[in-house]
Amino acid sequence: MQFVSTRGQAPVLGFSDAVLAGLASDGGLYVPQSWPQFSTAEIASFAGKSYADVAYAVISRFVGDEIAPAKLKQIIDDSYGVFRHPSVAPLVELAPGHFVLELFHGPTLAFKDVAMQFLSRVMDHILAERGLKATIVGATSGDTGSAAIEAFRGRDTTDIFILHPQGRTSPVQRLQMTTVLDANVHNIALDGTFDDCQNIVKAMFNNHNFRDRVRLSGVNSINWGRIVAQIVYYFTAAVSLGSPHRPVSFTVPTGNFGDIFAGYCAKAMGLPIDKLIIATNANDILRRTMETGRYEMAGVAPTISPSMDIQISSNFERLLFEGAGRDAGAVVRMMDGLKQSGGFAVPENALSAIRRGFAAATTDEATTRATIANTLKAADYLLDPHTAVGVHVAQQNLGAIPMVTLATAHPAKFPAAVKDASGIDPALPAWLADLYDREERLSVLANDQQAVEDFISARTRAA
Ligand SMILES: Cc1ncc(COP(=O)(O)O)c(C=O)c1O
Ligand SMILES: N[C@@H](CCOP(=O)(O)O)C(=O)O
Repeated sequence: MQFVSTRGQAPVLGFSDAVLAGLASDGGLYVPQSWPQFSTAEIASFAGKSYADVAYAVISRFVGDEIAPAKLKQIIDDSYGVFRHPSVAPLVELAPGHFVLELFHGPTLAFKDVAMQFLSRVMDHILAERGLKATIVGATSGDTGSAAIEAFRGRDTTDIFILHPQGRTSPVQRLQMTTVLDANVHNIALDGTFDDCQNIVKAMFNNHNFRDRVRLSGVNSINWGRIVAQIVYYFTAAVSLGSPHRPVSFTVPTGNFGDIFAGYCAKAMGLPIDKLIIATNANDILRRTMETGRYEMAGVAPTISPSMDIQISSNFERLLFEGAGRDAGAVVRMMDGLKQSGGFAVPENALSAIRRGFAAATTDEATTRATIANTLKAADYLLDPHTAVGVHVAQQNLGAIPMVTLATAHPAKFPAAVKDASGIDPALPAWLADLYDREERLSVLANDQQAVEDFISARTRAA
């Protein structure tokens, strides 16, 4: 399997090189050259299989022969062996025909663990085989960072540098990152927003001198290695609800568009997904784009679902590439518009393709709180604020086809917002019970690419 850049100017790479590259050298994102297909019989055969076995079936299609089957199987088994639920990603029925897919049974209580546990092991394997070390960077609004730090801590092949927006994560999210004291872990609290963190990460990738010198690699969902692992749970969820013999719809609380793009990939591979619904908080750039056909930046508003406080939704570029018939030139023009004037018009062919496959709606803050309270009352189920954004949107779209809302985080990651909405103070699980008492380590840096590059250069072992 080969991977091409959405901007058309970067080398075509195999799986291992695409994973190590993170962002393509032309600033684009890697996508598979073509979508592997599953037949109806193959999808039906997933019924009753373990999560790890379905993960192997899906992921191996993208890896090809680059990793020996037994090794890949071991990486996948080890990745999902750390999850606290035997199903890894169980479904819970909230109301007739409406399910939540619990993706928070990993070590840091958010869906990011599902991909990050795999990505850290696969990168470690590729680097060890090549006798290399890499510098891992990531931007986080809270969850990617904690999952990445947990997955990469103590690894000999990598040093990891995570940028978070100072004061804009929940305290639990911050502590999950800053209390990890392994020598290869470096937390940077940036004086800015998540978008500022993400812009610096992308700018470092586009500084080829620096990128090559420190052997830069990324853990955000710009890395194809993240998306590939997130495709799996669309298959396991849909199959347990009767696919491929009946379609299923998904509502996804969305920020950087990685999670819902994985749903698009599952559909492109043959899974009968009816609707993919984008659920946004007040930072509703994606819903506005769907309505108006213009992607237009506005300021970032802090919300009680802070992990989705995002304006530059990186993976939307992958969808634009697909929607525009894989016209890399059109993607370059759109991204130039974004850089130069903070917005662009989505070409008509891309817009109608996107509107055919996706719907979008926004949940405001008061409704998010009300959804947490009402779901507790009606279903005796405590939602985190991100999942609540999704559940409300899903409730407006229920019908004959089963609806799955992705439950992207555990309520205990956002205790203040959850208590305010429900009166319940969700307890952290035993392994995090002393989180507030642990020692913290972080460095506060200005919103300045040079300052971040200097900080990394002085500490990485990969240079
Ligand atoms: C808890 C939670 N829900 C939803 C999202 C949005 O996911 P994505 O960025 O893949 O759209 C994030 C962050 O990305 C998150 O941390
Ligand atoms: N919500 C995310 C933002 C980064 O998203 P990613 O999926 O691209 O890593 C976070 O929690 O950091």
